[in-house]
Amino acid sequence: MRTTPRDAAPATGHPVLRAAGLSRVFTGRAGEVTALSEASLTVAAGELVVVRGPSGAGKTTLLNLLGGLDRPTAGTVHVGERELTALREDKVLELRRTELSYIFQSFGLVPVLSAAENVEVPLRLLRTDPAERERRVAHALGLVGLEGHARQRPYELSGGQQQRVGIARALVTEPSLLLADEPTGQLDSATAARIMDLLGELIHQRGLAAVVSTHDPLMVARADRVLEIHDGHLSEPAARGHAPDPLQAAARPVAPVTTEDTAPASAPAEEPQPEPLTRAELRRRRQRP
Ligand SMILES: Nc1ncnc2c1ncn2[C@@H]1O[C@H](COP(=O)(O)OP(=O)(O)OP(=O)(O)O)[C@@H](O)[C@H]1O
Repeated sequence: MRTTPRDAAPATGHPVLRAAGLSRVFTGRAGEVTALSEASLTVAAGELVVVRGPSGAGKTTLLNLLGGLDRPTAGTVHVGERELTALREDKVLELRRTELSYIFQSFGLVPVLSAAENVEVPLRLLRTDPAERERRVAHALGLVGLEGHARQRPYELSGGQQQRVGIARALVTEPSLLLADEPTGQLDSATAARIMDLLGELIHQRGLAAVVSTHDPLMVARADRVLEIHDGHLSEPAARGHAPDPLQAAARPVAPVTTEDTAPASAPAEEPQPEPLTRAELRRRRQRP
């Protein structure tokens, strides 16, 4: 029997996303499919939560519910103080435009629009005035290193550059919550690593609450918290007996412990114990050739 998923308290920041008892049952020709079963999670400002699990486990279903793209069969989602699951469709749309952004595996760019025009779309929907739009689009393209590519169409950009446009578009409205469904799923591993570094850095720098689904162990290493999903059941890997990921463990604040607790019996007592790495140091180390 599975235990009820633990809703771990976020390490820092105020809660931006709160989901409680989320379930989604689809009814199709083959009968009922429980895609998600009583999932609960809280994500704080500045916290990157990764959800990993095999194909068909329920990752997209969960993200769609958190982002208001689908309605749960049971349970609630709060974004800030507002209960997303209690809002009318037009209010959900308004919340999606202002408070939360989505990054898609397939980039989701409009092929006939330039990079800048793609990034501008959410601002047009918000009726932001043209001068402000121009300023914010330029800033967002700068954040992802695409200043020189503003006029290019998606087909003139590499996969990694297209996903950078997707990230710029997601950030241009300055949301508090970012949801990304396998954002590196269509990229080669080197490009995926660069995109994950960029995404992780921007999420932390800008204090966003983020939920990212992925199969990719490198994205997992950049997470503040990892949740696993299997057959629609969301849980914390630690409760399932997984060994901690060393990079991930190093990236998190570590409670002070005595040398006696940690030093192997054979280690000389005076041997210096390594300091826990800060995120900035981790980034620097990863960037070294
Ligand atoms: N609209 C739908 N109608 C019926 N069943 C659905 C529907 N959407 C999803 N499912 C089922 O719900 C389960 C979870 O699907 P979901 O797409 O959330 O998985 P996933 O973890 O995102 O998979 P992948 O990694 O392959 O994208 C699967 O069994 C899927 O077949």
